[in-house]
Amino acid sequence: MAKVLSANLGYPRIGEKREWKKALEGFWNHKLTETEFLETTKQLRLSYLQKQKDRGVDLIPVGDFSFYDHVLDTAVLFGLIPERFKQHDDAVTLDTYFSIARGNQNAEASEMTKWFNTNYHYIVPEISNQTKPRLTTNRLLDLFNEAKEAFGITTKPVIVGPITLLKLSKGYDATHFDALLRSLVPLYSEVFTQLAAAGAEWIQVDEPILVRTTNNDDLNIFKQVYQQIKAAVPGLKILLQTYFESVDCYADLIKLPVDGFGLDFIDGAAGNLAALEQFGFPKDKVLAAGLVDGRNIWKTNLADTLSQAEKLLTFTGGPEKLWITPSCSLLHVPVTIENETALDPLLKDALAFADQKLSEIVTLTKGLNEGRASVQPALDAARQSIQHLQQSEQRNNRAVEAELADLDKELPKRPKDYAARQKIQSEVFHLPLLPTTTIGSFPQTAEVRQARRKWRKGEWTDAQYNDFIKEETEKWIRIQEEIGLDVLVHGEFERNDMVEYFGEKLDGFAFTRFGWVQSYGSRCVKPPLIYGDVAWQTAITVAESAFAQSLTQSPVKGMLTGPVTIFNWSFVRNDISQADVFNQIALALKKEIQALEEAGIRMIQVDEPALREGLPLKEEKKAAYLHRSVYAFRLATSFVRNDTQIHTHMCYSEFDEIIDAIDALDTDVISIEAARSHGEIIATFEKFAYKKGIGLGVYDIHSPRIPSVEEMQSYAERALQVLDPHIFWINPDCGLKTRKPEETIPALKHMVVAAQNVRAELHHTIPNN
Ligand SMILES: Nc1nc2c(c(=O)[nH]1)N[C@@H](CNc1ccc(C(=O)N[C@@H](CCC(=O)N[C@@H](CCC(=O)N[C@@H](CCC(=O)O)C(=O)O)C(=O)O)C(=O)O)cc1)CN2
Ligand code: MET
Ligand SMILES: [Zn+2]
Repeated sequence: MAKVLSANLGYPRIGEKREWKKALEGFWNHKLTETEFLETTKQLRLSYLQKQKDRGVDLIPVGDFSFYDHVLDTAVLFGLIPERFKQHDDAVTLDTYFSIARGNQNAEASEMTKWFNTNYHYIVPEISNQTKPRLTTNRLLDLFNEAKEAFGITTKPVIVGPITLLKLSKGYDATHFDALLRSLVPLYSEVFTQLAAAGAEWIQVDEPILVRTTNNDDLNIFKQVYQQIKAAVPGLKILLQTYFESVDCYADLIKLPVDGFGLDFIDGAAGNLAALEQFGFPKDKVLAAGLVDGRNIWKTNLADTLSQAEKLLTFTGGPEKLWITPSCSLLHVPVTIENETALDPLLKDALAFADQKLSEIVTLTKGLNEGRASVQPALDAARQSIQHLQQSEQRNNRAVEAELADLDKELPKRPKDYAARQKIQSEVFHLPLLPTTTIGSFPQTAEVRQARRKWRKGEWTDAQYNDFIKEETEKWIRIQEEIGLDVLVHGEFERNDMVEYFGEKLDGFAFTRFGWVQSYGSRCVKPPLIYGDVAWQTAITVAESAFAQSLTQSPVKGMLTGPVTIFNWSFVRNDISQADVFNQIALALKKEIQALEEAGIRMIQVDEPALREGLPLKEEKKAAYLHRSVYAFRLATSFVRNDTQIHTHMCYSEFDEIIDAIDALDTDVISIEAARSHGEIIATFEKFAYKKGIGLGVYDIHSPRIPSVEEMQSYAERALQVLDPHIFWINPDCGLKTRKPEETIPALKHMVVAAQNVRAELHHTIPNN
C-alpha cells in the first residue's frame, strides 16, 4: 500500500554522554591509538543507526556522521585540500584531515565560520583558481555499506551539494566559479554512481544556499548541474534538501530535474506554505516536509502539525510522495531527554530532543497512514504538556511584564557622545597607545573543571570552591602583570560557559545535565532553556570582578554576556516575541551593570559574539532584527557614567552586513576576531571608516599553534594602514579558555612584544606619544 514515509535528515554525532568528543580528544592527546579511535567511533555510529531503526524511522541518513565537520568531509572527498597540508603522495590521512581543521605548528588552520544562522561552525574549504578537484575516497559508499552489512538497511546517504559547497568556499575568483563547478559535477556523479551500484535508492543533497536570496541566474546553475547529474546517474533518486528558511524562487525551483524537494515548514513556514498554495507541488516528486523543529527543544503540538501534514498531503501526488522529516538535521539539538532526571517535571514534559523528535515524526507518519484515531492519545498528551507549561507561574511574571510595558520606543542613549567620553576616559585610564588586553577567559584546565565538578557533586564546600577560584584568579592577575598587559581580566574561572553561567543565576532559565550540542570540532555547548520570564535576582559577577580589581592597580574589565548572545545561544520559548525576550534579558543585565559600577568597576565588557549569527537569512527581515539587537544592548549599557568604559566583543563573523549596527551599539571599545580569517575583515572597517575604540585580533586562539611576534606584528601593521592608532587596541581573536597555559603565556608575551614594536614604529611617525 502507498504510504507516507518518515525520514531523518541528520543525527547528532556527539553521543548521549559526549562519547564522540571524548574519543576525539583522546585520540588527539595520544590516549587512544588510531585503531582504537576508529573502532570506538564505528561503534558509536552503529549505535546511532540502531536507535533510529528502533524508533521506526523509515529513511535513515548516513554520511551525517563526521570526525569533525561535514563540510570538511565533503571538501576532502573532492580533494579540496589547501596546498600547505598536501602530502607528497596525495594521501589524505587522519592527520591531514585534523590539521586542516586545527592547524599544526607549521601551518595555520583553515578558517572556521558559522553554518548559516546556527551556533555550528564549519571549516571553510580553501579553493584556488588552480584547484583541480579529484575524488579521494568515497566515504559515503563505505558508510552506506557499513549500515547495510550491520543492519541490512538501505540508508539514504547525505552530502553537501556542489553549489552550496562552492558558495561556502573561499580563495577563488568569482570568474572561476563555473569552471570549478564543471569539474566538480562529474565527481559528484561518480560518487552517486558508486552508491547506486551498491543499492542506494535515494541521496539527500543538501543545498541550504537556496534559502538565501536567490535569482534566476542562480537557479539556472542549479538546473544545469542537476540535469547533468541526473543524466549521468539516472538510477539514483535525488532529494534536494533545504532548511533554515523558505526557499526563494519556489515556482522555478520545483521545475528542477530532481526527484524530491525538502522544505522547512518551521523556520520557513510562512514563505514555503504561501508558495505551495500559490504554485502547487509537482505530482511526480516527493515533498519532504520539515514539520518537526530541528533547532529547538519544545515538544511538537502533534495535533496541529498532523493537520498541517494532512493539508500538505493534498498537494502531493499521493501518500508515497510525502515524507515527514525534521526541519533540518538534528545536529542542532541534544540527543535525548531520557537522562535528564533533575528537570522540573512540568518543563521536562514539554521537551523533545533528537530521539523524541524522531518518535514524533514516526507518530505523525502513523497518524497519516493509519488515521488520526490511531495516534489520538499521543496527540492529546502533547497538547496537555504544552498547555501546562504555558499556564505556569514562571511564564507569567507580572513584575517583568510591567517593566517591559514601561519601555520607551526611543533608542536608549548615553549622556555624552563618543568623542566626549573618549576625552574623559583617557584622563581616567592613562592607557598607552595601542593598549593590550585579552578577551576574558583564561585556560579552563582539567584542574579548573575538576574543581567545579567536585563542588557540584558536593565533595567540595562553597568555601573550598570559592577559595580555589580566587587562587586561580590571583595567579592569572600576576601572570598578566608579568606579561605586561595593560587592561586585565579576571579570567572567568568560575564559569562553565559564558551563557550557561548567566542563565544559572537568572530567573526564567533551566538547565539540562546532558543537553550538549556540537559547536565546532569536539567542542560542545549546553544551551540553557529560557522557558519563563527572565529576571535578575542577585549579583552575578560582582564578587569575582571586585576581587580581581582589588589585586591590581591596572584596570580589570568586568565581563558579561550580552542579551542577544544569551538569546541566540539558548533554547528559547516561542510563545512571546524575540524583542520581548531580548529586553527581558537586557533589563536583567542592566541591574548587573549597575551593581558593577557601584562596586567601582570602570571598564565593563558586554560580549555579543552571536549578534551576527542571529541575523535572519532573508534580506527583508534583517533590519528589524538588528534594531531589536541594538535596542536591547543599549537598554543594558547606555545608562552608565561617562567614565565607565563599555567594551564589547564579537567573533566568527562576517561583519560587512552588521557594521552599522556595531557602530550603533555605541561602545567605547570593540574587540573582534580577525586572525582566524587571516586578516580579511580589516577591509570592512576601512570602508566604514570606523572611529571608536577597536581591537582586531592578532592571535588565532582556535589553534594550539603559538604565533610569532612577527606574525602578530604584521597583523597589527596591516590594520593600522586603515585605522587610526589612537583608537586601536591589541588583543587576541577571542577568549583563551580552550587553550593550555603553556600555549597562552608565550603567545601573549609575543603579543605584548609585537605591540611594543609597533608602538616604537609609530613614535617615529606620530609626535607627542
Ligand atoms: N554557548 C557558547 N557558544 C559558543 C561559544 C561559547 O563560548 N559558548 N564560543 C564560540 C565557540 N564555541 C565554543 C563552544 C564550546 C567551547 C567549550 O570549551 N566547550 C567545552 C564545554 C564547556 C563547559 O560547559 N564545561 C563545563 C564542564 C563540562 C564537563 O565536561 N564536565 C565533565 C567533567 C570535566 C572534567 O572533570 O574535566 C563531566 O561533567 O563529566 C564546566 O566547565 O563546568 C567543551 O566542549 O569541552 C568553546 C568554544 C561560539 N559559540
Ligand atoms: N569573554 C568571553 C571569553 O573570553 C568571550 C568569548 S566569545 C565566544 O571567553
Ligand atoms: Zn569570542
